[in-house]
Amino acid sequence: MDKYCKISKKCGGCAYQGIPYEEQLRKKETQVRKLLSDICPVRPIMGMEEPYHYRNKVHAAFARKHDGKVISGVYEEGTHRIVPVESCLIEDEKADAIIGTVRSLVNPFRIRIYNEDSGYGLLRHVMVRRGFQSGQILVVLVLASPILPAKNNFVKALRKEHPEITSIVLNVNAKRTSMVLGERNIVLYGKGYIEDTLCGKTFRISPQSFYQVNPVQTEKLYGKAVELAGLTGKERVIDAYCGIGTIGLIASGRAKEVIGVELNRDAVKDAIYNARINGIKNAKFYAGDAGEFMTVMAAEGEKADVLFMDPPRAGSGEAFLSSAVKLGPEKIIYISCNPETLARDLRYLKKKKYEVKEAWPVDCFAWTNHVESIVLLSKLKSNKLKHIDVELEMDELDLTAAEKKATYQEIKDYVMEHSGLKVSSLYIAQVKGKCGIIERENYNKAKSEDAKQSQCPAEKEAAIREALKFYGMI
Ligand SMILES: C[S@@+](CC[C@H](N)C(=O)[O-])C[C@H]1O[C@@H](n2cnc3c(N)ncnc32)[C@H](O)[C@@H]1O
Repeated sequence: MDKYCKISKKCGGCAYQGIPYEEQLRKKETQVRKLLSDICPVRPIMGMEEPYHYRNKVHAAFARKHDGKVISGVYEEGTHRIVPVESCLIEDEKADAIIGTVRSLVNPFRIRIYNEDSGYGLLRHVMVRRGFQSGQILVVLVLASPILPAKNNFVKALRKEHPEITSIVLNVNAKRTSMVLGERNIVLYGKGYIEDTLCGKTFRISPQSFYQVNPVQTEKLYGKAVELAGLTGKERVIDAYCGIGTIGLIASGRAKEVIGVELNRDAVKDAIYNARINGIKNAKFYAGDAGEFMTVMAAEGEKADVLFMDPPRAGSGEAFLSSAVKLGPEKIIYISCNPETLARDLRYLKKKKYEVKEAWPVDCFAWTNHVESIVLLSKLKSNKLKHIDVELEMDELDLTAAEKKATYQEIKDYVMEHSGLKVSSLYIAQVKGKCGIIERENYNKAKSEDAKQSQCPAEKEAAIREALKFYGMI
C-alpha cells in the first residue's frame, strides 16, 4: 500500500502523489518513449524497490507567523508563502528531524527570521546533506549576515540533539535573490563538507557542489552509463558537466585518460580532490563552460574516444554539440534529467552522423513527474551503408514508428537470449502484423499468392510478443 502525503497539493513537489508507484513508472517510461519515438528504442525503466525518503539533500525556507510561531518548509508553488513541512515522504528522515530541531532553537536563541519583503532578519534557509553510505551529515545555515549570535552555544545545542552531525557551515547570502545559497561559507564545526561512497569510490561534496539526490538510483545510473561506454582501457574519455567528477572517476579505471569540465569552481576543486583521495592519476579536471571548453578542444584538433555528457535541465547548446561532433568520439553517453531537451539534442546529433542506439530511463525522482535517462549514441562509420545486413531485405527503409524501435536482428537476439528459440524474419513479420504493426506487403506474403507460408507456432509467437513488448513496440 503506497503512503500518502497530506500536504502534497499545497507543496506541489510531488506531482504523482496518489498514483500507485508502478503506474508512475509506466507513465515515465511512456513519456520517454513518446518523446524519443522517432529517435531510438527505449528500454524498460529502472525503478526503486522502496521509493521513499530517498532525497539525501533537504532544504527548508524559514518564516515567522503573525503569532510568533516559527515555521519551515517549501514555498507554495508560484508564491513566496511557506507551506510548513515537518516530515516528507521523499526526504531523508534524519534531515527532516534536524531541520525540526533548528526550528525549535530559533526562539530560545532569539534568532531573527529573514523577511523577504523588508530584507531584514537573519535566518533564511537550512540545508542538510547526508551521505548515504558514510552517514556523514552536513548542516548549512543560510544567513543574511556572517554573524550568528551565540554561535558556539547554538552549535552545541544542535549537536546535543543530533550527535551524528559531522559538520555545520554558516553560508552567507545577503542578496535579495531567490537563490538559496550565497557564495561565502564559514565553517562552524567539522570539515565543512561531507564525503560519501558511490560505485566503490569516495567523493567529497562541498555545500555548493551538485550531487545526485537519490544515491540508490544513482549507482544504477552511473553503472549503466559506464557499462554502455564499453571501455577497454585505451580510451580518452571526456566527462562534460562533471560536477564533483563522479562519472569520470568511476570510469577512470577502465580508461586511458579522463578529462572533466565543469562550470562550478567548488565542484571542480572537489573533483580534483576526489581523484587524489581515490589514488586516480589519469584524470584531469577543468573549470569553465563546457561549450567553450569543447570549442577550444575541437579548434586545437583534439580527439576523444568516449564522451559522457550530463548537462543541467536546459540541455546542451549548439557550441557544445557541434564541437562534440568535431572531436568525433566513437561513443557518446548522454545522461539527462529532462527528456525534452534530451530529444532536441539527440535530433541534432542524429543529423550529424551519430546513431542513437538506445535509451534507458531511470527513476531517480519517485512521486515527482521527473525522470532521468541515459542514452547511448555511436558514431556512424562512413562505410556503414555498405554493411547493410541481409536482414535489411526485411527492410528498415519504410518502417512505421513502432517498427523503428528494434531491428529484426535485435528481436531475434532478444528471443534467443530469453527463450532459447530461433525465430525467422517471416515469423516476426507475421506477429508484427497480428499486433497491428504495418509491414510492407512482401514481408507477409510469399512471392506467389498461392504459395503456402509456414505459420509462426504459438510458442514462438509468445516469445516474439515478449520481445516486441520489451522494445515498446506493442
Ligand atoms: C546534472 S549535473 C551533473 C553533475 C555530475 N555529472 C553528476 O552526476 O554529479 C550538471 C552539472 O553541470 C554544471 N553546469 C551547468 N552549466 C554548465 C556549463 N555551461 N558548463 C559546464 N558545466 C555546467 C552544473 O554545475 C552541474 O554540476
